[in-house]
Amino acid sequence: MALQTHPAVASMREVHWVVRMNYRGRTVSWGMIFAVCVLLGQERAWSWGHWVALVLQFVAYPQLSYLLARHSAEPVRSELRILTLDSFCFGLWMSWMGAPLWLAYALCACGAMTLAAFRGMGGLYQAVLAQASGALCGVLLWGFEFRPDMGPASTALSMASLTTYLWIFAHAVNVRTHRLNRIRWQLKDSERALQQQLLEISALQSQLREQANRDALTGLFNRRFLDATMDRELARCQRMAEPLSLILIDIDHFKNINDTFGHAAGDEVLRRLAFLLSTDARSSDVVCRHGGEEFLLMLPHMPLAVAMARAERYRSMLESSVMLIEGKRMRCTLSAGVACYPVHGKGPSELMAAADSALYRAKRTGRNRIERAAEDLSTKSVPA
Ligand SMILES: Nc1nc2c(ncn2[C@@H]2O[C@H](COP(=O)(O)OP(=O)(O)OP(=O)(O)O)[C@@H](O)[C@H]2O)c(=O)[nH]1
Repeated sequence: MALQTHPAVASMREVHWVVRMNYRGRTVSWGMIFAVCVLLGQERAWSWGHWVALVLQFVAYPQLSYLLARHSAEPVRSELRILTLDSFCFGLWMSWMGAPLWLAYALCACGAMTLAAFRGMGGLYQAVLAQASGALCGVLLWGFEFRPDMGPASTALSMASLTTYLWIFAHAVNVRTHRLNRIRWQLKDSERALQQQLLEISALQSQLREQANRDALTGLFNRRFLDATMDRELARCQRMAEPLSLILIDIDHFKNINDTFGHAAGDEVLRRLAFLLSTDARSSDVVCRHGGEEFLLMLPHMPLAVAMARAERYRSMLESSVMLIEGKRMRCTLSAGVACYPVHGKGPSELMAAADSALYRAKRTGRNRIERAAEDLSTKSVPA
């Protein structure tokens, strides 16, 4: 069964903790000081006017000040002002009673300590000043009187009320410290969780970036990545007066492979060729799946002759290898067109078109061949 909080306790919890703590301190320890004053009043035979003032100060005032602070727009500021007023009233009472030793000590200590706790040394000076002002007003109103003697019962009760007030204060500070520590640990835990999530997000982002540039079937770069890098690589080779070769590869009669062995077997052929093309690639080479059964290698700083030799190596390796896919032996061949900057064009589209027409020629002239692009006579600045 869930524990129900009493409405009075729940509404008290909504009050600012400074107001709540001082209310408790005032109600309990001021109640005890009230009892001390009653003893003292009996010892000193006070008039009824003094008894009324006593009830107003130590019974009514704590309740009124609590209501005032609680309903104020700025409860803490209002509470601190009330604390200053407390000290002033203590000064008045001390002056009027002739500063009975233990009672005066208890009042001064409580007033000064509370303000110092919230405002530091400034609060201490403020409390002392308020108490001195109260005492001075008392002297001006009723004249100077000094009667430090107190009976044993009122002395003991003064000590008890001071001790009780200190205990209430210490308890509130302790509860506060525990709560703050708990919040600090919760914040640390949240921060750790947040850091972890940020790490996961950045890992996911880089994974997404990588996936966006990769072909899902073969793991090679995709056309999107090639388009994004070709301009940059060509510009670099232009600056360095270096060649850049393109090898456009197409598997021969791939449709037959699909039709004979099935689409899954066709996929496996694409994966194996992708593996073959990337095994001896340099770090600067971009090996990509250009679409369907077409692959493109962009080879910066590679002259045409070397690119031709490399394409020929791939062709002969594929021709001579027998693939065992799903228990079936399979052979296939490739055709390729090779173009090179600057011999066959200056821009990406010219080079691509040159490689494509070379590939077309290789297909047309029997397949399982490597063809170099037709030379572009307008571009003859860097020898390939
Ligand atoms: N298994 C598989 N097949 C694909 C994929 N992408 C394209 N294809 C197939 O590749 C075949 C390409 O056929 P074509 O363009 O006629 O060319 P080809 O049969 O290789 O003939 P040539 O290129 O003229 O030698 C088509 O049947 C497509 O369905 C793929 O990701 N996986």
